[in-house]
Order: sequence, then structure tokens, then C-alpha cells
Amino acid sequence: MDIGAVNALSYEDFVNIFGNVVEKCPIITAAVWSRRPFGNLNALETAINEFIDELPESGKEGILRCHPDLAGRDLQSGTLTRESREEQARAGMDALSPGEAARMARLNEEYKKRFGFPFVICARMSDKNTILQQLSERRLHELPVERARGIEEVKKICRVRLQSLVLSDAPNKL
Ligand SMILES: NC(=O)N[C@H]1NC(=O)NC1=O
Repeated sequence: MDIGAVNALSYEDFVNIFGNVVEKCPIITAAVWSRRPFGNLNALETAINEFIDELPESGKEGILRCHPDLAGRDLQSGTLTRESREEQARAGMDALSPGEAARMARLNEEYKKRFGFPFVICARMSDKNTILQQLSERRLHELPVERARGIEEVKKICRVRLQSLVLSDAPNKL
């Protein structure tokens, strides 16, 4: 899909296609539609990032809360979004040993209890050992540091999702 095609989309189609680039937050996609025309894919990504940056801290925490746990209940019950399922599978979250799964569950719970939102990391840029290590380290941070860190990871996930949507059909790359 080239950028001209993206800019020509109705808001309904735009939200249908790009609505989950930030997990379960189609309101962000719906909001940035009014920033068209985008010069290129980076401009669309920048519009999304700016929208996120302008939110109050409670809004940023809300975005984090829309993310499923890694190797959590949604993965076990098959209720992850398609994007999240693929990302978690690539990082080996569906193939943890019983010991790793128990450690992940314990650390995820500890993290959520401390911060009031789930641990978020761009699984496509990571693997299970790094994820476990990062979870173990980041759970000790202070809230403002960790909220900002989680949002950085949301932006990385968004970039990867945008790229796979727009660059996947080769002839008209952005
Ligand atoms: N909790 C969390 O990090 N979830 C995710 N990370 C990612 O890359 N996809 C997700 O759903």
C-alpha cells in the first residue's frame, strides 16, 4: 500500500486497517486520521507518537493497561489479538518450560501490583531470556521511570505493526 492509498482511505477503512497498531486503542488511530495527508509512513508514526505524548499520565497508563500479559491468561485461552499472538509466539512465549512459565507469572503479578499496569516490552525485538531478565530488572524501577519505559515499548510495537501492515505488499512500498 503506498502513502497515497493510505491518505485516500475513509476513516472507517483507516481504523479497520490500522486500528490495532497500538494494542486495543483504536481511538488513537481514529484521532490521527484527521492529520492526513501523511508525507510517508514515518509521518503517520510521528502523528501517533505525538498523540500519545500529549496524553496525561493517566492516559498513558490506560494505554499500558490495554496490553495483555506476556504468556498470560489471554495466551492460554486463545483470546489474544492476532498481532499480539504472533508477537508472543515469535518470542517463544507459547513454549515456556513449566519453570519459566511460573517465574513469568510470578514476576508479572509482582510488576502489576507495584505499578497498576502490566509489563510491556516489544516482543518482536526480544526473546524469552531477555524478556524475563527485563521484567526482573524493570519491576524495581520507580513508577514515572517505568511508565515512560512502557510507553517507549508501546511505540516500538506500533512501529513494527505499521511496517508489517504497509510494507508487506511489496510493489508500492512507502
Ligand atoms: N505485555 C506486552 O508486552 N505485550 C505485548 N508485547 C508485544 O510485543 N505484543 C504484546 O502484546
